[in-house]
Amino acid sequence: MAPAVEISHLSFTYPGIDGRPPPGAPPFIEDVCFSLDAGQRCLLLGSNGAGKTTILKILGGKHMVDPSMVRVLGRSAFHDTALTSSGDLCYLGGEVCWRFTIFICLLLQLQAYVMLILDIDLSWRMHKASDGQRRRVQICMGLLKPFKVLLLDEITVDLDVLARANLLTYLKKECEERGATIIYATHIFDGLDDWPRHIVYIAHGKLQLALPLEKVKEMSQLSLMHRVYFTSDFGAFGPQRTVESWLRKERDEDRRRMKERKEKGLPEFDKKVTEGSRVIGDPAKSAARAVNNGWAAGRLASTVAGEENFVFSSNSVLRQ
Ligand SMILES: Nc1ncnc2c1ncn2[C@@H]1O[C@H](COP(=O)(O)OP(=O)(O)OP(=O)(O)O)[C@@H](O)[C@H]1O
Repeated sequence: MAPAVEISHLSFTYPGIDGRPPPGAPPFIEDVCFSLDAGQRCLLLGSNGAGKTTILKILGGKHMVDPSMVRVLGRSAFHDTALTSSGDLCYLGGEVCWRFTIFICLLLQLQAYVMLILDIDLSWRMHKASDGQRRRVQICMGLLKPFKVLLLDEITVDLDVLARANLLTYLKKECEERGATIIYATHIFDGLDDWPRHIVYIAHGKLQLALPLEKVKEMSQLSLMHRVYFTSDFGAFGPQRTVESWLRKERDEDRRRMKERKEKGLPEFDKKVTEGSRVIGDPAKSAARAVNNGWAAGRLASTVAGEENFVFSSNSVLRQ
């Protein structure tokens, strides 16, 4: 049986204002490969700006890429619009479009079970609902149809502890009982010790690790014994400290690189433009990708590669 989610040598460049990748821009997402079988619960981890949202949006069919690079339920997420319209594939993330969600929710009054889990009160009024209440309604909306693949992009930030715990339990059950597949990008590790079965870690748009949780635990323990890099066991002390150590190592390497560049008299940050060629590796596919590389949602920064500029990742963290 085909995997529920299959990413194969995924490369992606955000397009410039003309809708095409800027000339010479190296891909931001580069050669990412991993796959997940039906029923998997996967945590997608990485620091701010690592590329988690970009990957989830590509998987959710929001950015166009070559169909061979991303398959969801054996189909192209972008080109096969029936995937999302049927509810089989659902991406939940970003800002809450809550006027719409509350309206629809009240209109449909469906999925009483999900509404119960999220404690949604139909007497809530949109001009009075809190951020967390709006978020609950947004999540409920996303779960109205029985999804097969669910992509969650840090949507539990506004939820209180109980709502989050209930939601995680519900999602786990959906995977176990219905064979749904979930990828969950988050920076919050409370209650996640036993939740994921698979871990994917991204840094600077590149895949660092894609392994079953058990393997990550083994690696952590091994490294702990050899006092190398991981500082704790993913299982015994929870994922937070393990992930913290990965991110710390990543940050230290970035700082070291910056220092080296400074010592050599180079600018601290890499210029992203390489002269001449037009984007991505494989020449056979590069023409298709150059045209086929999606659209950029409105951002507060120029998308022209190499511009010294402030850019925001999806969680609006200021970086240069
Ligand atoms: N529409 C866009 N146009 C150009 N560049 C973008 C666009 N969206 C994101 N980026 C770039 O891609 C990088 C990765 O962003 P992304 O939102 O995927 O990161 P993330 O891992 O989800 O971060 P966070 O944890 O902060 O949500 C950002 O640093 C930003 O530079």
